[in-house]
Amino acid sequence: MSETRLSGVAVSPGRASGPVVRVAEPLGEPPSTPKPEDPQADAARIAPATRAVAARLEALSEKASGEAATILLTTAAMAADPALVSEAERLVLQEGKPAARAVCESANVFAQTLAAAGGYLAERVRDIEDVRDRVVAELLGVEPPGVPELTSPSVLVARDLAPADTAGLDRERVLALVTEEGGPTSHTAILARALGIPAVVAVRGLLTTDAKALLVDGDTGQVEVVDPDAPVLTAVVAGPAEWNGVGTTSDGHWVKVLGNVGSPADARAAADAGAEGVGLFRTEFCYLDAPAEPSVDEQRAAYAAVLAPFAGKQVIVRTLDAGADKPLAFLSPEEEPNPALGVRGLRVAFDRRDVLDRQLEAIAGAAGESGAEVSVMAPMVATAEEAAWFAERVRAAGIARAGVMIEIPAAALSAREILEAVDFVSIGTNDLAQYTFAADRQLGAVAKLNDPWQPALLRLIKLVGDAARATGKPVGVCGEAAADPLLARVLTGLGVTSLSMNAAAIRAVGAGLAATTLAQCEAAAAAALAAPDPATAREGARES
Ligand SMILES: C=C(OP(=O)(O)O)C(=O)O
Ligand SMILES: [Mg+2]
Repeated sequence: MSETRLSGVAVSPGRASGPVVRVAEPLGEPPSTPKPEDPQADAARIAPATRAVAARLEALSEKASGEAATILLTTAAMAADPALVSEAERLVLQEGKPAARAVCESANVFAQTLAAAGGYLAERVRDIEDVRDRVVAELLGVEPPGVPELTSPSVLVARDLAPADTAGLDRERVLALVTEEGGPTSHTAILARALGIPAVVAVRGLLTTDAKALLVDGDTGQVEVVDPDAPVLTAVVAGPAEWNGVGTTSDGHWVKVLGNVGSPADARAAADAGAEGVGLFRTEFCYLDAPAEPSVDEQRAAYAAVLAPFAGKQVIVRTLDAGADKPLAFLSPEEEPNPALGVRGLRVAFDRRDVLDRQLEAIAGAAGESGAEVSVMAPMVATAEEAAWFAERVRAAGIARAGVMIEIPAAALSAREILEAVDFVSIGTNDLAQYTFAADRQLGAVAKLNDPWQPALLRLIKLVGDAARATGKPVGVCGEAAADPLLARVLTGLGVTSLSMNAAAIRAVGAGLAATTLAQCEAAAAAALAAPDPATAREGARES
């Protein structure tokens, strides 16, 4: 360990420390050459490897409890499945494949059969893939990839995590999360915030350390090596700010303070924090792990469970934003060289209108069931023509209000025409920053460009605020920018009429608005717009 202090970008607040558990890198496909010199001996390694994996999973299940224990036991049984072993042995003996490759191919055939069976069986595909990776790792003598089963509270260290991995983290056992890659608006960061796990991303040099224990500060971005024998420190969440639950400046200018949600737990947390409604329901978060398209009834039930705490209140449901870092198995596009610039969000629906229509039917059903006042919006809209196409499909589904997200610079530049085609817009500052600065939101090396205080980003937001004023239609912000109380004032000054954020930020933003006047918000906006860089923009807004 060369450094005892590292720093990165703080993305989820709280300070915690404890022993490090590393998330191993993906293995990649084992090569099919060279042929084993002694196929009998190579084939004979397979059964013991599967037994070793099964035994380890069983041991873990004894330490776990409830659903986690059952899942581990089921996975252990899959690892020991004789059919998996005998097919892999056959591939070694008859086709001359190396053992690791043979196990990989044998498991893939099982996974395909399960996927084709659909329903409950298709949901086991992930488990087979997990078993495959564990047995392949055992044969190669390396750590299995992915988040290991944690038996005690730990600090997770990774290059990066997929959103599906982060969503599955056990908040009781993950003290903090630190990654070498990732940016402040990556979906991993967003999910860590929703789970209340302190997190720091873009920590250069993290993976080359050999620290046994780390202290992670999710407020400052500092990561420090500590004594492995020191007692574990569990994050202490700051006490909530005082806010009366009504989004308004001190002189009575209304700005709705709303929650960003992706699950029933998020929705309850947002409602408990006093959210006046939901400004962004990320429906794709319900299906990050789904092997097949959920039926209309399944979707209706899932959405109704999220809408339940908001009966009588405004909820904006976003249609599936699949693609880029949130691939959905049932909507995977062809391999793309630049997925963030590819068939993502609404673009998927142009080819799969049936999937969009089924989702809209489910949303309309869930709205009726829950009593929430539901609007629907589309992600990744580039032109007014696309916005009009979407609005027509929403209205055909019997949903009264249709909107779109402004997260592509072209859409911000066409805000006026887009607003004429829909009832409202919501600015996704995470993607708007990524596309304005040509800076991947998942990449640590360009994290600074994705700072929502960048004046160029604020200037684009102003265009949208001006268009909203001119057309008299609402404009929200539902990217992470809305969660910063000082930036919330700037956004209000730029003409934004609602702010939507993770539950933990709601009270502080509401309280911040209540402590300022609209004129002060406008002065803060003017100072930030005129600034040459993010630091000066912050400073200017603070002093206004
Ligand atoms: C809110 C946004 O959408 P997501 O983070 O889900 O891409 C955004 O891009 O700002
Ligand atoms: Mg987005």
